[in-house]
Amino acid sequence: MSADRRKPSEDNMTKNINVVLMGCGGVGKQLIQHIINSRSLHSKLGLHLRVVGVCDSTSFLVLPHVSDSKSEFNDSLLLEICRVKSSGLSLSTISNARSGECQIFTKKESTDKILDTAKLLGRSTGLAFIDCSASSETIGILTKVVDFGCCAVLANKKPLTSSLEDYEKLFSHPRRIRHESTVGAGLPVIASINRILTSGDPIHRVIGSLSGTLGYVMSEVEGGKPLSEVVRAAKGLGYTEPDPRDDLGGMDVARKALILARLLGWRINLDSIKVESLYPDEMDPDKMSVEDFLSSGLPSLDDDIRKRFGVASSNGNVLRYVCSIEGSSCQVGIKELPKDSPLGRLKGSDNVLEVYSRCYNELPLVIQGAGAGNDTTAAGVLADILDLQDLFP
Ligand SMILES: NC(=O)C1=CN([C@@H]2O[C@H](COP(=O)(O)OP(=O)(O)OC[C@H]3O[C@@H](n4cnc5c(N)ncnc54)[C@H](OP(=O)(O)O)[C@@H]3O)[C@@H](O)[C@H]2O)C=CC1
Ligand SMILES: N[C@@H](CC=O)C(=O)O
Repeated sequence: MSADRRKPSEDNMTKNINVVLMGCGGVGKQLIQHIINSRSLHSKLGLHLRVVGVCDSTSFLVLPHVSDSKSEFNDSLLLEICRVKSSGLSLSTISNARSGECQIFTKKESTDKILDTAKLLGRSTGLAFIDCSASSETIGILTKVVDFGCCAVLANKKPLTSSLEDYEKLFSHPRRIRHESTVGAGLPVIASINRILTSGDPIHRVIGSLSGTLGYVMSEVEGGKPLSEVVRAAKGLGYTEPDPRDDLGGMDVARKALILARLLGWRINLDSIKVESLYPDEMDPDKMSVEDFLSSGLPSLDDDIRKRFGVASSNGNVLRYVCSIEGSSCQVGIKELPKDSPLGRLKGSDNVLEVYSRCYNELPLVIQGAGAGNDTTAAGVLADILDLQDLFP
């Protein structure tokens, strides 16, 4: 039996869920690990996750014959992909050594090849596109592949927070799209809100702390550590966006707020959200590289932030970065809160969300737990993929 022939396909009772993984960084690599580690569990459930393609920012690696249901990226190739990406190399470095097992396409050729794959499998065997990139470039692909009958699972918030037109295209087949990890990482935020809404219980207020990075930063700075040191640690722990200014500038939380607001039926765009930034305009990405921001920009903010925390503490309070959606207002920013409030008690990268509706009126539904990190985020993505199983033949 050749290396790319797997035993489960010989069992007619096993259902294949075909996937193309877009983005193979912290979350994408962890997803691959989770897929491999869950093989025997999935097999007991009569399921097999069959990876047919993987892409990074420069290349698309795909099976030579995607329609041959007996071929797939076997676990040894998947582990090699993880090794190559952990070394900071492009996926293209894999193709020479394993040319029989996969074909490589450059960035220029990728989009056409991805769409060909989607057309080939979307309506026949089914295919799910898993967006673990942090890029806006995937929007064009995702809006097309859903029309070819494909499913989409997103950890990437950008496709859900661009224009309303793109949003509506993505949700033109709502059963085919899952995005639990876009808000609260692996926490069941989207599923819980959907359940409340579809039962006819209107939600009138959502408030919470939805950034693992800012939660971690706030509680560590509160403990006396400098902001610059804490942000570097958060990046090392896999909490931040590739550019931590997405977190510190509030845009990452604003995207989560927009995803929730749109879920509640608000037809708004990102520019309708009031956003407070923790860094000044002169440190914007178009004026400073990530490296310079981390090495010289951030340390210059240490004193101001420490003083701001000192003032809150002298009032017996703490600072938290809060997202609130209520009435006609959607905003994200720093709030001074009592130490002993649900948000004030939050520690580390935990997120908390309070949802107020008719049924959860005086006392909200509260969802709390780890809100960032590759492990929990990738676990949320994997659960979303399994949730699509009924859409596969
Ligand atoms: N980490 C966390 O706690 C959470 C993360 N998320 C989201 O998960 C996503 C991934 O985060 P993370 O893994 O940390 O990010 P990384 O920067 O580690 O990885 C991003 C990956 O996407 C690839 N990529 C970039 N552009 C494209 C493109 N156009 N097409 C396909 N792939 C592309 C990159 O390629 P290359 O390797 O070539 O650069 C890289 O492999 C983000 O959108 C983030 O917001 C969501 C919830 C929690
Ligand atoms: N950078 C984000 C990751 C999850 O969305 C965060 O810190 O919450």
